[in-house]
Amino acid sequence: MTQHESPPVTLIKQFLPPKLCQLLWQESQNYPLEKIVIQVFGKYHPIPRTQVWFADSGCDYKYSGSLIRALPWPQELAKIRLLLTQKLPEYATHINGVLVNHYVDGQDCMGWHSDNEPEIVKDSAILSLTLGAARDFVVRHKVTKQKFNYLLAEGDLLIMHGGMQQAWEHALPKRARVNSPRLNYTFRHIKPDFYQKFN
Ligand SMILES: O=C(O)CCC(=O)C(=O)O
Ligand SMILES: [Fe+2]
Repeated sequence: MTQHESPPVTLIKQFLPPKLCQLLWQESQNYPLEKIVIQVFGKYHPIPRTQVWFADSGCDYKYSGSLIRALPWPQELAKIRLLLTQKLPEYATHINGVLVNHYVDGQDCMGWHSDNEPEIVKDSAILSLTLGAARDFVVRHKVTKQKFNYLLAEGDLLIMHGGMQQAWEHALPKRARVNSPRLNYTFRHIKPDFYQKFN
């Protein structure tokens, strides 16, 4: 058991310049954000945040059992995707969808999970971009349970490298002192038409 293995992530502080953060934030005011209700052991739970999925056509996504159809990329967001492919071609060339999570304040959160849905291309990187309030992002090894904390602030880009989701989980814990909203974008490479085959 390796005790001192660190997670396969790269944090680029202030990757997105303030002007672009501002434009993207403005555009986000028009996102059709939804509070999805998930069913666990027969009980219904609204997720403690809202979200929306933008992607190329045919790139639908399944979240806790509900199929989420791809909405077209908004203009500013499409530019950010292009910027990612130019600055980080090794990781961003195949991005075809982005999950946006909106956390109203420190009471909104995301529990422990791995981004290991079957429609995600195996060993692809996931790029995570933050706007608004700074929040702790915690990564935990599945076996050793060792934890690592990353403070994600406005404009920061976190690269979760291929293979990370197999060995590690991550979460966005509640933070009582945070009283302003945060947006997080996880840019993903998913298999086109993955769900078309079943319906
Ligand atoms: O909000 C974050 O920083 C994490 C989001 C996340 O883990 C996800 O969308 O799968
Ligand atoms: Fe995640």
